Amino acid sequence: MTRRVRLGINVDHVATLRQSRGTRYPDPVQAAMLAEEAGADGITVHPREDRRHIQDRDVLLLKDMLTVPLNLEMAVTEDMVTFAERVRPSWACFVPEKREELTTEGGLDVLGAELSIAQACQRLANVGTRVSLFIDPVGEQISAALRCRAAAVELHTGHYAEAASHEDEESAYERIANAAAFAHSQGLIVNAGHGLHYHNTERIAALPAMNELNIGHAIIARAVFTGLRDAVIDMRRVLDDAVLYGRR
Ligand SMILES: CC(=O)[C@@H](O)[C@H](O)COP(=O)(O)O
Ligand SMILES: NCC(=O)COP(=O)(O)O
Repeated sequence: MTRRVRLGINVDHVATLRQSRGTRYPDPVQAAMLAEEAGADGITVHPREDRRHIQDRDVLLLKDMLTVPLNLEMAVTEDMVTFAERVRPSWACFVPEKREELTTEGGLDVLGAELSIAQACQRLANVGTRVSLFIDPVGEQISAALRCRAAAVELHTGHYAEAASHEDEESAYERIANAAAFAHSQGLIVNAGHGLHYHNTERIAALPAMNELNIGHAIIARAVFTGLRDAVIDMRRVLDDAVLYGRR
């Protein structure tokens, strides 16, 4: 049977448009339903501390309505851990968060906060939520994720996606490929995401260890022109072709 790389769709960017005018539309929950219908394997949302896009109401509705897993990206703060304990999503992905950043800039420093991250992983395990850690593709962070008993890591592809030169892109890619192989060899589920689009995803999806890619901005941006259904189907095709014919 052909390997299938799961496609998680991040709908934060629909909420960003809604919040820019304080309207009730466009609704990220409606977008998630449409994405699910078009073949999404999961839905990702990141309610930030400043609630600049996804609202608590969105998360609660998604938890109720989705039939695919909900992946709740969250800062490791008491407020967010308590909220996640209440929501009980299928997955929580711990991410670093800075109020002033435009979007997530780097991976979580698991090594530097091992005890609190391990405790948060345990609290969510107690309510049946599996935890993934959004980290840079670095061996020491993967080993720390293992010690925290995380079920998965999500490798940060932002530096690969934003590389300023071909050489930088190649070395960022090599780091992701090596980290994916190492994490997989240690028994971790390997996901990746951030900044992936229709022209840089193939090589990441082709990595043998890859379980799931979480992609948002590029799909929602494409949907402006094609509609969300076709945008999801087009990305699904990129992932399937990568597994069949993909160049690494
Ligand atoms: C953790 C990650 O890579 C993204 O999901 C990102 O955090 C999304 O947040 P924004 O939508 O605020 O950029
Ligand atoms: N964790 C990455 C994610 O959810 C989507 O990131 P992006 O595609 O919106 O950059």
